[in-house]
Amino acid sequence: MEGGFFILRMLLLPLLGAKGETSLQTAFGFPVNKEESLLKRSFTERLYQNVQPIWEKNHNHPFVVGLGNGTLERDKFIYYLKQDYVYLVEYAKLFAMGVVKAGNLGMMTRFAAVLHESLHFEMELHRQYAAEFGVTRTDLEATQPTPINLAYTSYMLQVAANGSLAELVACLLPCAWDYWEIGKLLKVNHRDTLEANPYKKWIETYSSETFGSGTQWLIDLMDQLASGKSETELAVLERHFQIASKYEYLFWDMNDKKQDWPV
Ligand SMILES: Cc1ncc(C[n+]2csc(CCO)c2C)c(N)n1
Repeated sequence: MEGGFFILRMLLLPLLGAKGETSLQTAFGFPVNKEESLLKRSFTERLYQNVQPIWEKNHNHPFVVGLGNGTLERDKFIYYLKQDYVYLVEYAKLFAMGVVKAGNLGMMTRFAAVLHESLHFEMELHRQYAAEFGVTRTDLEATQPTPINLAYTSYMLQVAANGSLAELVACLLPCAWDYWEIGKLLKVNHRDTLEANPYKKWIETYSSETFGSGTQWLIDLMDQLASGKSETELAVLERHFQIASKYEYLFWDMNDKKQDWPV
């Protein structure tokens, strides 16, 4: 059922847009020019469509493929767990900066909620896997970030410190959104072998409702913050979105190769 819907959504995507909604519903719901409403894409639909070459590369990366079919070597996963743990510590600060930069109390409350989710739900997954794979919490927390890890988080934190709230959201969105895409893709494509997959919990977490609703909120927030901006300003936001998406690729690749500082 879910798989059928997924395939249908993929086929209709060019017409309906990234979230598989709105254009037709808008034409349906409001007496507007149908052609105009079909042509009008939300900003996140534009981001989604233009980023596909990068995300496809992410989805086909051997590390991601190995998570899906369960063949990823244990030592590579442990390397990833440790790097990702310290990545998440830095990433959580972006949500905290969202709390500070939020335009109203509702937005502030949601940023605090996703911050809480990240610290207690997502990082808990890493702590559980670490315990299962014999990595202590001290080891996790003492991990030194690799050059790519440091570059990725430094980029986002620099934008968060110096840019607008819209820029901050454009930077942090690919991370949540592409993981959600990956979680759902792996779950659908490996439905039959999931039970025996050692990375099942990882797949279940990132395809979960909890995770999806937080990500959907960020997507909607991006549209809200982009509304009324000039093309020049939108291009800046899209550049952050694309750079963060490319860092996602580098992050998979770094863990797959267990890349680190030369000395
Ligand atoms: C390199 C890297 N990129 C993305 C994520 C996924 N992620 C990080 S924060 C967040 C949202 C709230 O928890 C999500 C989905 C990750 N773990 N590691």
